[in-house]
Amino acid sequence: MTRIAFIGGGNMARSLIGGLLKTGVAASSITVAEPRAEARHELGRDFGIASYAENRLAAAEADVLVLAVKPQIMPAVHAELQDTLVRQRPMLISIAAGVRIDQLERWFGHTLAIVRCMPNTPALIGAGATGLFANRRTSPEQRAKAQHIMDAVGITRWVEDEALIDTVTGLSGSGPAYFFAMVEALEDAAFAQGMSRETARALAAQTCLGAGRMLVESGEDPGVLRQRVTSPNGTTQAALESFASEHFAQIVARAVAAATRRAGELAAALDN
Ligand SMILES: NC(=O)C1=CN([C@@H]2O[C@H](COP(=O)(O)OP(=O)(O)OC[C@H]3O[C@@H](n4cnc5c(N)ncnc54)[C@H](O)[C@@H]3O)[C@@H](O)[C@H]2O)C=CC1
Ligand SMILES: O=C(O)[C@@H]1CCC=N1
Repeated sequence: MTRIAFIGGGNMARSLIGGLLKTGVAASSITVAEPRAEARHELGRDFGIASYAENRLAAAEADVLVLAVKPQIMPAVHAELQDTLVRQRPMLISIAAGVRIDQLERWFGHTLAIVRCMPNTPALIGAGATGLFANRRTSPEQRAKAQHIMDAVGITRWVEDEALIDTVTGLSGSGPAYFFAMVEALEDAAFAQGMSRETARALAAQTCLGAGRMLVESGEDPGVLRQRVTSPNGTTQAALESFASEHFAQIVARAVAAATRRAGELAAALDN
C-alpha cells in the first residue's frame, strides 16, 4: 500500500483526496498537513483521513509527498521537512503552478525522485486532467506510481518538455474556470432576456455537460460536432459569426498565454 501525505489541504488537495477515496484508496493510507484548524476539521469530517498541523507529522510514514501548497510557500515547506526527506527519501509530487524541477531539486534535494504535475479540480469527481513531467532521478516504477495516483482521478498525459507543464496549466489546470465563466456569461445573457436565473443556469450547465460528454464519448472532432449544430443561415451560425467578429479564438489564445506566462512568473519570483 502506497502511503500518501498531502502537504497543504486546500482546494486542489481536497479534489485529489476526494477523487482517490472514491476509487477505493483506503483513508488510512492518506494523511494531510494543513495549518488551518478549520480546514483540518473539514478534511477529517469529509474524508475520514488523519490531518496534522505540522508537515513533519503528516509526512512521517509517507512513501509519496504531494506538495499542494501555493508556490510561494514551497521554500518554507522544504525547511520543515528536511529531516524527513533525508530519513525517508519519499518521492515528491509537486502540483504547484509554475514551480520548476530545478527549483524543487535545489530546495528538496538533487537525489530525490520528483514528478511535477498539473491536475485540475474536476479530479474531485474522477474527471480530472493531469499533465506530468519527471526529473531524471525518477525510475520507471516511480513514474508509474505517480501516474497511477493521478489516473485514479481522471486522465493523464506525460509531456516531453518541462515548459509544456506551464501550457498544461494554461489549458486544463486553469481550464475549468474558463468553462465556469462561460456558464456564468450564458446565464447572465439569458437572464437579461427575461429568463429566471434558476432556469438559465440549469440549461447552461446541462449544455456544458452535454457538449463535454458528446466530445469525450464520441471521440469526434470538435469542429465536426460544431458543424452538426450549425444549420446554414440558422441561429448557431449567427452566434458563431458574432464570436468570430470579436476574434473569439484570439481571445482564448491570449487568455491561455496569460495563464502560461503567469506560471513562469510565479516560479521566477522564487528565484530572487
Ligand atoms: N486550485 C486549482 O484548480 C489548482 C491548483 N494547483 C496548485 O495547487 C496548489 C494549491 O492550490 P490551491 O489548493 O488552489 O490553494 P489553497 O490555498 O486552497 O491550498 C493551499 C493550502 O496550503 C495550506 N498551507 C499554507 N502554508 C502551509 C505550510 N507551510 N504547510 C502546509 N500547508 C500550508 C493553506 O492553509 C491552504 O489550505 C498551488 O500550488 C496551485 O498552483 C494546481 C492545479 C489546479
Ligand atoms: O490559479 C492558479 O494559480 C491555480 C493553478 C491552476 C489552477 N489554479
